[in-house]
Amino acid sequence: MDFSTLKYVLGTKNEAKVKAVRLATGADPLCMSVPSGISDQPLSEEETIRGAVNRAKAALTEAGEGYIGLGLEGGLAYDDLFTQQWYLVSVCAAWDGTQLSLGKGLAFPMPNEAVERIKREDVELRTVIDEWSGTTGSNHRGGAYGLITGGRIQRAEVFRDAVIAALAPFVSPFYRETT
Ligand SMILES: O=P(O)(O)OP(=O)(O)OP(=O)(O)OC[C@H]1O[C@@H](n2cnc3c(O)ncnc32)[C@H](O)[C@@H]1O
Repeated sequence: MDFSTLKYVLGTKNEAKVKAVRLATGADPLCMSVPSGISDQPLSEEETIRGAVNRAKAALTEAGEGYIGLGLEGGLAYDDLFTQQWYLVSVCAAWDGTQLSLGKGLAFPMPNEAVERIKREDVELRTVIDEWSGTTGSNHRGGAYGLITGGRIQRAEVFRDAVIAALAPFVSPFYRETT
């Protein structure tokens, strides 16, 4: 897939997300802070996707034509059906003004007790991860993925895969209609 023919505008300045777009496309995106239009801590996959889509659309509106708007959003989702477990999901939305596409990065189990605390005390996941790692700004670096896996999986890498997936319909010939 050739990502180099397109220009990207990313709806955040978060360092892990900027790195993800660089890793996915080889390009430096134009970065702007835009509202996600959802709560600071999304608590369902639907809300997480909505935040990603809102960011992608707002970023494209800010940048104007000629770009693909990218919205990256992290959120928590509960699996009621199989595992009774909370998962961290990392979603990318891509929007060119006509076509909307989604890529969903690795869903990773989060300790249920941490999420219960997030809900009880109205704090965000980054607060808990910063506390556990004894640092600040974990959401700009390896994130929860990095802390729990001892650095084997990084937040930027998870979002990189989500970005590649979301952009595939824009750059891969396999999606072109042949009729
Ligand atoms: O600057 P922006 O783009 O807003 O990025 P963010 O990391 O603050 O915000 P998200 O909307 O992507 O994520 C929602 C919340 O979940 C937190 N979060 C999501 N994934 C995380 C991770 O891997 N590690 C730590 N915190 C995470 C994040 O910091 C927010 O508090």
